[in-house]
Amino acid sequence: MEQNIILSKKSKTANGTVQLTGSKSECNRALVIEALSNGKVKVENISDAADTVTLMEVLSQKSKVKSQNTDSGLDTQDLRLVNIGPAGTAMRFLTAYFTLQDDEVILTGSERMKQRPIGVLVDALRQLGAHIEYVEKEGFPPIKLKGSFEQLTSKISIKGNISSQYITALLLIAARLPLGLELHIEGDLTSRPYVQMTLAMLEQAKIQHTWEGNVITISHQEFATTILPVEPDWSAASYWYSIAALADEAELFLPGLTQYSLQGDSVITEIMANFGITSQFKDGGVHLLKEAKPLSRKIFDLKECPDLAQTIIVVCAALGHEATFTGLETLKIKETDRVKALQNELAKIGVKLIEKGLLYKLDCSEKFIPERIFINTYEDHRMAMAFAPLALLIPQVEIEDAKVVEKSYPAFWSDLEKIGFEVEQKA
Ligand SMILES: O=C(O)C1=C[C@@H](OP(=O)(O)O)[C@@H](O)[C@H](O)C1
Ligand SMILES: C=C(OP(=O)(O)O)C(=O)O
Repeated sequence: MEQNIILSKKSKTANGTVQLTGSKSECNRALVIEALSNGKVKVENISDAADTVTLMEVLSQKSKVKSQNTDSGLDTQDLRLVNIGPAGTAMRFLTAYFTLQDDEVILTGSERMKQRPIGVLVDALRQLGAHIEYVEKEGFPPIKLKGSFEQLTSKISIKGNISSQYITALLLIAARLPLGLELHIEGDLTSRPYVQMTLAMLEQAKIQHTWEGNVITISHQEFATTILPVEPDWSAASYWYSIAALADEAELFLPGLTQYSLQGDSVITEIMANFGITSQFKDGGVHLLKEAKPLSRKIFDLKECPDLAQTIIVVCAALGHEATFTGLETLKIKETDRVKALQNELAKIGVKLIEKGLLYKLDCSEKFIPERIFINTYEDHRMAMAFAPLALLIPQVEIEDAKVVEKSYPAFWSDLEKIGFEVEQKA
């Protein structure tokens, strides 16, 4: 049953230490690399994110099925039904991963997952020689992967502007492809830092690549024995930056975060500097300090950090800062149509997010601060977490379906409590 949460905060200050769980993005890559490495790679600091737990279970069941078959001398192939729920990266990474496995698999997910496109990745894998069929709607999960892969070519092309996750999925399996991979990215590349993260993590496992122009090449190679450490999640950290931005005073410490992160969302330090939040890297983490500062930056391009969009747009709206945003094209195919969800919820404080082609402009001319607000979350963890900091301005904030945060940050509500928010489960 869905349970809502009611938030309030007596003082307008935010002080304390918050230990964030591991990055969902880093951890999901690390787990796939581990699974492909024949025991050579180990992951350290596994994330509590539900999406990661799901992926880990699927990958470990996989090896169980294989060893059971070997033990019993069976050579029959099981048809596995794998349901990854709402986990987008798991869906995309496993599509590529199962291409290299022998058994037949039906890969499916939540109702929303069945509306999130996968055709670009399936086409690319088919170019390589994969046998994949759509079970329901052409271009969307569920899909059936038929195993018995024989590589036809190493050279394929893929559109870069829909989701970088398709590219990551291919790069993760590239070194295990008998002929390697020469991937031509057509057109614009969205979410570029996530591709860079993938290549950097592969490099940590000694998989070399070249990236020249729009072509990334990885030859057939062996993984080296190594440990892949997972840094805390910078996307999760962004909600603490937004709390600092909306508080009158803030002094927060987030242990384990580093200045030179593989996560593109660490750019939140630069973005939030515009809102008077300084980030000091010392004592093995980052200290957030708040100082009064007039807001000046008016344009934010979020193409390289789409998961920060809700955080930043809600903070601007709450502060009445009429900024313009670009790079939001991919938001419509994430956990929900995030543009529509933002428009609906911001309307509850009188703010409009106006779409003008590729530009989105905030109109705060009719902004108001109500006594209480109810936030719909659309099965999107980031809607819940981006709007929760409003409890610093609005006396009572009710958030629909509290458990939605589990996707990436299960301890979010208890961490808010530690920092002095009153968090009440609504019966
Ligand atoms: O590779 C990843 O770990 C991710 C890539 C991004 O997706 P897109 O490339 O679809 O923008 C991001 O939004 C998602 O949360 C995680
Ligand atoms: C878009 C996200 O995740 P995914 O695509 O992996 O479902 C997210 O975490 O914001």
